[in-house]
Amino acid sequence: MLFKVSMTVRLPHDMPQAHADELKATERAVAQQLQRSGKWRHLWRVAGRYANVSIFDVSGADELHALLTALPLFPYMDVEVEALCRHPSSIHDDDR
Ligand SMILES: O=C(O)CC1=CCC(=O)O1
Repeated sequence: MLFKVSMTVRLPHDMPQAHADELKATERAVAQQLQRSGKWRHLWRVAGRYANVSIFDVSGADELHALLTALPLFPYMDVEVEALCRHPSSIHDDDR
């Protein structure tokens, strides 16, 4: 199943820079591993915001929930999830 996930990161202003840097580095490693696995299909920065829009390809909502809640930045993110289904006009085979 495909899901569109919008994540907005809100790090506390008083978080020590070293801790923020460590969280971001770990987040990057986890995100890149999930992209290599094919589960995190797209990762786009929202221009001008500390936010991203992503497409996940997972077995269902339970797997997506497990992946998202395991992200190092999860405690500091607002997350919105939308389930996607095939558009009847799409010419692509890989969007289901
Ligand atoms: O910077 C972000 O949008 C948060 C994030 C998600 C995956 C990643 O590497 O950073």
